Amino acid sequence: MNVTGRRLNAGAAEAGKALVEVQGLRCVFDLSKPWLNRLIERSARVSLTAVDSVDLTIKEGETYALVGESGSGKSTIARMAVGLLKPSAGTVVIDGTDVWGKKSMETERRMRRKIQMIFQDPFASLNPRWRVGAIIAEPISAFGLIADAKDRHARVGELLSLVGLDPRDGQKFPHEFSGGQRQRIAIARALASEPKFIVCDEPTSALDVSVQAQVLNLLRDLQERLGLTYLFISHNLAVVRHVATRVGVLYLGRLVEEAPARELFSAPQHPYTRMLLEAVPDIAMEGRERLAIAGEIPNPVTPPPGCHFHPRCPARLPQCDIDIPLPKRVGEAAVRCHLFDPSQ
Ligand SMILES: Nc1ncnc2c1ncn2[C@@H]1O[C@H](COP(=O)(O)OP(=O)(O)OP(=O)(O)O)[C@@H](O)[C@H]1O
Repeated sequence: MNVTGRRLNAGAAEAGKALVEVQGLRCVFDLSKPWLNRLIERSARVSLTAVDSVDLTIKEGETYALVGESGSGKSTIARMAVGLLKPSAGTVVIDGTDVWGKKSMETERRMRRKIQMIFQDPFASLNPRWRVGAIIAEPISAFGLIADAKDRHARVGELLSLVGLDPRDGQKFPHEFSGGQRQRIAIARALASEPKFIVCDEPTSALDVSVQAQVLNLLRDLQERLGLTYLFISHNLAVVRHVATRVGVLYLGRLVEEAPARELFSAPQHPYTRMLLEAVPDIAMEGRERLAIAGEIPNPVTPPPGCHFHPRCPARLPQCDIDIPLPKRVGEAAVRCHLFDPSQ
């Protein structure tokens, strides 16, 4: 992303109203065996808290990136945000509509139209037996956007051009395209319902490095042209630095730090954020001591008490293994760490 584009984006985000409001979001998976087995084996119920009390707000025109190691809860939040997975607690409100609240069929349909998702593996998400034109036309018909077949065909051609493909590509099947082109088709299909909010779940991680930048640039251009808002999920911080206006860092289901992207990359506050940045060779750590943090991510079924990160944190305080840190806010940033002093 060029610097000018990024500034425009950030400006739009500052001016924009909140489009997505997530409050107290929680997801607990029940991993227990069936009750009869539990009775015979005298075993207890087992649960896994994949997402724990997550609050976040995404403004119109913003790209909010969720980062964290594998298993931190990124995809689970995305699935709850788009209505694919019911939260155990909490709310997701998108453009004024509660995603999981009771609503009329018409409100539900209008809401679904506004929310789309792009997945990591474009091949798996495209029906191999359908021509590309039919794949892209499907949401247009499903949402009753264009009734006339000729006009729908023209719109499919328009969408293919918008993502940098030839309008005649609609005649082909997904296997006739490269990975990057297939991701463009998936993007065209996502755009077909004229959404406002798109969740991009690792949209470039299955692609060659040379193609990744092209797809990221396409997403950015589409955002500027169509005023889209993105929730961008990635474990790749170099990619996140390229696209995000705001970043949330997840550790074992909890949001441990949240800040405007430039702030987070230039002055990370949480020891876990610093550890993640250290792992990216091209992110400079000038003026900051590199923390030597070792250890594996703990078993999410039995997470450490207090701050989940404390067993891996070299600077931990006595209270870190007892008290759950609450978010401390400074300006547009929030940090959940006992070590963090907002007055400094
Ligand atoms: N359907 C499920 N049933 C039980 N546990 C699940 C289920 N889906 C996810 N989990 C668990 O929830 C936790 C969070 O998973 P999630 O896929 O959201 O993490 P992630 O940060 O997206 O990881 P990755 O980067 O590997 O995709 C993990 O411990 C995972 O094993």
